[in-house]
Amino acid sequence: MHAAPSPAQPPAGTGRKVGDVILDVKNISLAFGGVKALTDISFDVREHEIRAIIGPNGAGKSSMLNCINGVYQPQQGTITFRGKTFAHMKSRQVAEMGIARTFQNLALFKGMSVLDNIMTGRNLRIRSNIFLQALRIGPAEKEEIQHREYVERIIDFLEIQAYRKTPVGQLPYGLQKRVDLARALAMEPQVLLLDEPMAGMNLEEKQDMCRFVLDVNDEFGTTVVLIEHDMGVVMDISDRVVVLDYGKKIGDGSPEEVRANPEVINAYLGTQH
Ligand SMILES: Nc1ncnc2c1ncn2[C@@H]1O[C@H](COP(=O)(O)OP(=O)(O)OP(=O)(O)O)[C@@H](O)[C@H]1O
Repeated sequence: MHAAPSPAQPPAGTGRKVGDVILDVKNISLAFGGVKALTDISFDVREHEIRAIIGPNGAGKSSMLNCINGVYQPQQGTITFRGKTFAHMKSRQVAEMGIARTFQNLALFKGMSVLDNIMTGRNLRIRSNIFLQALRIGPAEKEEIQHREYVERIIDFLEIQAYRKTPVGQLPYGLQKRVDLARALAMEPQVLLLDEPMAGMNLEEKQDMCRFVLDVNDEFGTTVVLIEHDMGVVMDISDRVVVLDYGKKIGDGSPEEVRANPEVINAYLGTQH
């Protein structure tokens, strides 16, 4: 039996200062049979930055996130996270190391309450014996209280207090996306991978989500890697942008640099975004 840990409190305003490279993607190639989803992709992510991955449909953006979080195993290349280099990352190992993920098509339990869905994000951090947990005695009780406190702070932070007990399936789509973000944040990640966090949202929901992503980055100091189709959003909130097209990297730089890149302009001409 392990002693109950003291979950860290969400930090109050770490301020925002981009640091050293935390995640380094080198020469990643991934193919599905004859389909080359990614060809020799390299880019890095610095601590505390907001890094966007953009590109037309089928460019390889989701495949890239799936390589980072261990869902896909690239045939070539390495990923270095906080100085440790991996050819193949396993999903659980990635999560334990501090990389959390939200999904394009939400991966929430629709019949469960908002609170319980967010608690599933704490599972990796629960240390006490499963029998003590079930009986809620001893260290397990103390630990559960601490985890619930952490989750409540995230609920306050993302302004979803009013829906704590509501089954997630009954919430509007924009709020479900916010719960998915809360579940990922409950893992206390150092890096948050967001797969189209604003997809399918109306303007107001997008503005809210932008504010929350910026606040998470600012207040928790979390590094953010996001795939996003809305160029306005990308240009507004990203520090740097990687551009993929047909599985190849065609641009990498500040929003202004990629916007002025002729290859990027060409890739987007005639496509709908
Ligand atoms: N599991 C898979 N099996 C076979 N092919 C796949 C698989 N996943 C992705 N692909 C292919 O890899 C390429 C890149 O797809 P990916 O979903 O990564 O692109 P994307 O940029 O995220 O696209 P979108 O913007 O439409 O989500 C596409 O040709 C896609 O059909």
